[in-house]
Amino acid sequence: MDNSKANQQRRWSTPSSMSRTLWSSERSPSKDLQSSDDDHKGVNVQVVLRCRPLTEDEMNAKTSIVISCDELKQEVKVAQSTAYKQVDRAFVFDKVFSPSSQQKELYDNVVAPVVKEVLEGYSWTIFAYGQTGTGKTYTMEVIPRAVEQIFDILESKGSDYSMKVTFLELYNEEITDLLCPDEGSNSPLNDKPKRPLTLMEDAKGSVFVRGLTEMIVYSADEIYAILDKGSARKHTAETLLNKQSNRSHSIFSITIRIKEFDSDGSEVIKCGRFNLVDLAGSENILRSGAREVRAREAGEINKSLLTESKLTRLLRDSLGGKTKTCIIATVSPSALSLEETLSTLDYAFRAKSIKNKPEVNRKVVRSAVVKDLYDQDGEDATKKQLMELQELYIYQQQFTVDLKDKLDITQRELAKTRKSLFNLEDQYRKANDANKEKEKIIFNLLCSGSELTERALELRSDLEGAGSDISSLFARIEHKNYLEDENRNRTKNFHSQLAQQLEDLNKAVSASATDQEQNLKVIQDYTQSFLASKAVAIDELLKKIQNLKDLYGTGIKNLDDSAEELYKNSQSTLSRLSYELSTHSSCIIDLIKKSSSEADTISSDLKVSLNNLESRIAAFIQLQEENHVRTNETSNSISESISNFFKTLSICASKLRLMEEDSQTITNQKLNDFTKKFEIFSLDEERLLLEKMAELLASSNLRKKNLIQAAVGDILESASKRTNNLNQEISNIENFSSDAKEKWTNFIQTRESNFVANSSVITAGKLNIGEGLQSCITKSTEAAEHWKIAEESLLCMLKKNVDSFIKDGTEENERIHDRFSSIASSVIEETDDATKDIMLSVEYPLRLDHEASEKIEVLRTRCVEDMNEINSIHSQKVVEISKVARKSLLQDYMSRVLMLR
Ligand SMILES: Nc1ncnc2c1ncn2[C@@H]1O[C@H](COP(=O)(O)OP(=O)(O)OP(=O)(O)O)[C@@H](O)[C@H]1O
Repeated sequence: MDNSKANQQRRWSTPSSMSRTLWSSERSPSKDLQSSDDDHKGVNVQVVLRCRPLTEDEMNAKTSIVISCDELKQEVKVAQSTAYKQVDRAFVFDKVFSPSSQQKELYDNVVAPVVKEVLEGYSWTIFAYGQTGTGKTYTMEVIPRAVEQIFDILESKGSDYSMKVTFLELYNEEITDLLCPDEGSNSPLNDKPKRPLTLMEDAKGSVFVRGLTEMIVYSADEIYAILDKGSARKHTAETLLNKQSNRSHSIFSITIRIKEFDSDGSEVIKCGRFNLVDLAGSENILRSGAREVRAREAGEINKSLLTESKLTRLLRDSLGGKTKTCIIATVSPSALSLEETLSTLDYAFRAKSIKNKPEVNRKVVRSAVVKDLYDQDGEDATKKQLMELQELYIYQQQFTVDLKDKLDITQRELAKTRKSLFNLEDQYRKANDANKEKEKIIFNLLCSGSELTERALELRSDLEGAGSDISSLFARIEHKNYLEDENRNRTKNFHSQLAQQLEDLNKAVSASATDQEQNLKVIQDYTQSFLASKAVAIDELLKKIQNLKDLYGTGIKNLDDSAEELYKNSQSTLSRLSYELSTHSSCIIDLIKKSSSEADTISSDLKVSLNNLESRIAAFIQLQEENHVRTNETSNSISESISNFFKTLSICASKLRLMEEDSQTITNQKLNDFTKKFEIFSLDEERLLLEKMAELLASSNLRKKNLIQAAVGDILESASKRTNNLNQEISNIENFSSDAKEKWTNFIQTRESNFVANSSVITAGKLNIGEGLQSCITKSTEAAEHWKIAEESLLCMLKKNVDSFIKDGTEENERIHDRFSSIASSVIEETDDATKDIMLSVEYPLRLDHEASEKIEVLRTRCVEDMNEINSIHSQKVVEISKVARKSLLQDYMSRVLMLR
């Protein structure tokens, strides 16, 4: 496959022929159809099962394999045995492809035969069915090979053909033309598909997609480009199982019209169709309601395969219609997908029983009836126009139905709107009523207000009437009092005098009181404000002092606490430290003691081991010497044997040489004898034979002689060569023997000298080791003594250091503590002094205030007393004046009574 094909990584995979003509007008006229017996009886849908290998994820999840494929028996077995589930089922299909199967196998066994039949005029649909991620797309990726094969066959036959393709998508029950041209664009393929298309049925019940774009294509590359672009326009969405998964179905159709000539010269037009259906994952189909896939009756399967109504209608011709169908069911071998796998297998197994009645779309065009394809095309065009009109009519009908639907919806919505309007009006009415109620209440309130006003007015007029009554009463009283006016006038003066006096007195008293009061008030105000501000200031001052005191107290307390804590800490640290030091020093002492005893032990051990070692070395040297002597003896005996061997060898070689010389002499002798005998024999023969044959015999004899001489020469030559070689070998052996002998003698001499040298070295080494051991022992004894001295001095020093450290630490700590304490106490003292000063400075104004208050109080008391005195004088005077007045009035009254009498 070339690159362009290899790059067909798309999901369009499931091909399906969808052109309008497929579903309606492209049926071959029955009279021209040629169909086999099988076709009449119906052929079953071919069902192929493909099991993919485990994916990386499944392998990582260590999932178990529950599917086994037997390609020979065409059988798939599902087996699982767990605590919860026991599954053991087998399914037989038309073909089974195991996980190891290759794309080529699938293509050769399944797709290639389909392509051939398509080119014979059959309609074929291939679709892959299976759960998401089971390999539908992967399997359908063999389709580009099919496209290539179609073109290859057509080109190789030199066929006269035309080809067109359609590509649609079904998503959420909406059909979209994936090849529709964009408005305003010349290119049929662009980024945005047109509005959804309608699925329609013609008068014969054939289904077609109205207005689906048919594109004429001339090469495989064009088809790949269309597939690529169409695929790019499809809806894709993620699913939980596979992010690349596609929930839409798509149908790609290739229609091939081939013109051929029959044997009788008539033209035949074959029209094959190849529909590639790319279904969404079966779980999506199930989700959309396809549980019916598990329909009980096989006959129902074609109806219930894919309950999405439009998909069912689109595939009607492929599932029980005139199109041959191959379903490739794809499954995963993993136990994780067991349920879906069983569902797919069940469906696929049942789908086997669906029967199609395929028809070959092969039209025989007799030359008498129609001369050429163009005439046919013309007829087709008329038919097409008629169909278009029919379609238009149907479209109008559909449109009307759609409009009716819309109208219904609109009416329903209108009714809803009316209802809500009615509700709104109701609410409005209620709100109005409530408002009116409120208005009524307000009106009532207003009414009662005006009533109240009226009542008030009435009362007022009543009061006014009462006032006039009172005035008239006053007039009468005035009239009655008229007589007394005179007396009154007389007393009036007296009264006025008295009043004047009283008034003066009052004025004087009130002036004095006012003054007093004013003074008092001023003093009081001043005092109060002074006291208040003083109190505030004092309060503030006290607060500040308190704060200061608190602050100082807290600070000092903190300081004290810190000092205490520090002291405690340092004390505890010091005690811990001294404890640790004493522990450490005792540990160290123990350690040193231990080490010292260990060193002693080691040194004594060392001494013992050195002694042992010495004795062992001596034994070893003894053994070595013995071995050496033994080896020497053995070597001597070996060398003797070897020299004997070489001597024997040399004797043998000389014997061999003698033998060889003897043999050569004998051979030469024998050969000479033989030559002589033969010559004598030949001469005798020659003589014996007739002279007639003399020449012939002479030449023959000569030839024989020559031959024999040559043979003898050869034998002699080879014998001498062999002898030379043998001599050479013998001399080699002799050389080698003498060489070896020499080397061996050298070796023996070297070894002996080495042995002597080694023995002296060993003896010297032994002496050295002995000395070394002795010095070692001496040194270790010295070291032990040194160690003891060092240990004692170290311990002494350590103890001294620790003691002085502890002493220093304790003194330092106490010093710090004393310093802290003295600082803290001085701070406390200073703070107390400062507080006392502040308190004194506060108390002084307080005392002053207190004194001032006391004085003010005295003043106030005095004022009050003055006031009381003035008041009593005033009252006294009033009483006196009253007495005088009463007395004069009495006198006056008496005099008037007397006068009246
Ligand atoms: N027969 C196979 N041999 C090797 N790998 C395979 C086979 N079948 C499928 N795969 C791999 O398994 C993965 C899923 O396959 P694929 O995308 O074709 O599944 P799918 O059924 O088309 O999924 P979806 O419905 O979600 O599109 C891919 O990585 C594919 O390469």
